Order: sequence, then C-alpha cells, then structure tokens
Amino acid sequence: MQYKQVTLPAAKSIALVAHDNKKPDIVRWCEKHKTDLANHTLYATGTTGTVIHKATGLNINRLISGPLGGDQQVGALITEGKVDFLIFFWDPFEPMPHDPDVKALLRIAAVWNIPVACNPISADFMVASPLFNGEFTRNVPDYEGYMKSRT
Ligand SMILES: O=C(CO)COP(=O)(O)O
Repeated sequence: MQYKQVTLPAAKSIALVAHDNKKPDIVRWCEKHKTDLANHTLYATGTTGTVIHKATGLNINRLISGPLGGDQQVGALITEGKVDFLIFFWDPFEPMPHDPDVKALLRIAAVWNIPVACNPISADFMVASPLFNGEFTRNVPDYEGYMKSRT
C-alpha cells in the first residue's frame, strides 16, 4: 500500500467505544479528561455515548449501539477521514456476539493509521501528547494511487 501524508488540524475527531464491563473505565476516563475532550468533535457507539453524556454532559454524536452496527459505523467514519483517534476499551474476558465487527473496526483503524488506545493508560498517554491538541501529520493510504494501480 502506498501512503500519502495528511495534516490534521488542532481540533480532532475522536471516537469513544467501550464494552459493557469497560464502561465504568471509559466514564472515569472521560470525567478525568473532560476539558481536553470538550475541544474536539466526539463520536461514540450508542450505549457508550449515552453513559458518557449522562456522567459528563459532553456533547457526543451518538451512533448505533455496537452489536447493531455501531462499530461498523465508526469504521466507515475512519475511512471517510472523519475520525482521527479511536479510544476503544474492548473486553479481553468476554466473548462478543459481534466479534467480527470488533475485529473489523480494529483492522480498519490499522489500515488508516489511526492512533488507537485500548485501555485507560494508553488513552492517558494519547491525551498527554502535544499532538492531541496540536497539528500533526499522519500517513494515510493513497486512495487515488491505489485505484490507478487497479484500473
Ligand atoms: O459493543 C460495542 C463495541 O463493540 C459498544 O456498543 P455500545 O456503546 O452500544 O455498548
């Protein structure tokens, strides 16, 4: 895959997702980083977004609940360049009926070179980075070049 560089503005778009056993963790994490999060556009899968909004009052674009397709919606937003960071506290101890969707979301985040945090400590490091509230350059798949090579 050929990559090209894009420059991200200071205001980012962040997707927040957590499995049920991890929802208390993501709520605590959002409470801790509420001021930083408020500077950005936030997306979340349905239930995650609702519990975060209730606890923090943060303005969140709520998608469909994960098992009904929310993970796939986040993946689609990543391919459209509308999500810059993924915070996904997935549960390593529970099998999920929508495991293929979970895997697909993690795969698409890797394809599009999105920073991903899967636990609170990684998410703390993400927010602590000067890049979180600043401009930075990221490699993304060169879609035009990819299509030229195939047609
Ligand atoms: O299942 C999820 C992620 O795989 C999250 O969905 P909810 O936020 O609706 O619980």
